Amino acid sequence: MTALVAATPAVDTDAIGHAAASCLRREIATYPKPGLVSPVDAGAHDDMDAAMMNRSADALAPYLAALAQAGAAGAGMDRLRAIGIAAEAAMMVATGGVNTHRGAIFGMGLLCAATGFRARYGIAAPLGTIVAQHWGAEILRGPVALHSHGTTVARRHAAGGARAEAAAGFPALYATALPALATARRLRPDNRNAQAVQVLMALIVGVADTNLLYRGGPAGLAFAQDEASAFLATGGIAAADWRARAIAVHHRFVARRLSPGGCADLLAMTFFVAAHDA
Ligand SMILES: CC(C)(COP(=O)(O)OP(=O)(O)OC[C@H]1O[C@@H](n2cnc3c(N)ncnc32)[C@H](O[C@H]2O[C@H](COP(=O)(O)OP(=O)(O)OP(=O)(O)O)[C@@H](O)[C@H]2O)[C@@H]1O)[C@@H](O)C(=O)NCCC(=O)NCCS
Ligand SMILES: Nc1ncnc2[nH]cnc12
Repeated sequence: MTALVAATPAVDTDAIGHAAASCLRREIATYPKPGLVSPVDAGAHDDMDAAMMNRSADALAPYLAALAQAGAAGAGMDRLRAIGIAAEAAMMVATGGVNTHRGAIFGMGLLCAATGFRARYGIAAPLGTIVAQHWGAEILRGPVALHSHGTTVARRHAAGGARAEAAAGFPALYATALPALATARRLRPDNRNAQAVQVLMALIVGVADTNLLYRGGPAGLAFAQDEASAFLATGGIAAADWRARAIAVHHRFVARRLSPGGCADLLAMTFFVAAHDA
């Protein structure tokens, strides 16, 4: 038994938490992002800005590390949920009561737990597969908030939201975002900001973001998806004027108060998975 434990690789869970928080910061720094908060402006939001979001990301690093630690200890969903709820409370303290990263705590938190689990048990599987196989059933069986925006939208529009995405092993990351990142890296190898914009547009096309549905209903979601689709169909970041066109899309989202917060979370998770699944 002693020999078994000694042979187990130590997992640097602080490094995992730090890397995940850096991915959140990198998402915040990306510009232009349709309707979303960036260092340039607050997009379609009147209660948050980039400084607040960065404070939130920094406050989450120790909780993301704790989730990696729990994953390395083989914890079940109840333990992960307790840490996630403590992380939500820390976010609220850091932001003065604004929901900046609830979806990211959930999705990135599960990816951190899977990273800890994979390192500890030496499993060669993508992080999304580990989340689905290890916690997927419990995620779907778990408690559902009675009055969250997500619950309201799920009732009205049959959208699965963050839970369904995680339980299925993050198809938005593996089938949409990572292929888009590979294309973007070919198109603009020296411009990581442009690559992120291309990935975000692909996510908006492919994801039923409950934030878009909550604020804009099915028409708002369709508008957002048409705009992102048109951006990609007319060259995406390969076009010489891609930045001006992405800024125009951003302003049209702001005019309609639309903000794809779920896709922003998934963009940060794309950075994390691209670095850790390689
Ligand atoms: C499981 C929960 C996360 C449940 O939350 P909820 O019932 O609210 O469910 P969803 O709507 O499905 O998702 C919550 C957030 O997830 C992001 N999201 C949206 N769509 C998707 C999607 N298709 N796939 C993945 N992720 C998605 C999104 O988060 C981002 O937006 C939030 C900010 O939006 P904002 O526009 O400001 O909206 P509000 O402040 O709400 O209101 P207004 O401003 O419009 O007035 C921000 O959080 C971003 O991150 C969705 O909002 C969960 O709450 C839960 O169970 N928590 C417990 C912890 C836990 O279990 N953790 C597990 C271990 S880590
Ligand atoms: N940059 C951003 N703006 C608004 N909501 C978000 N949720 C996650 N990242 C976000």
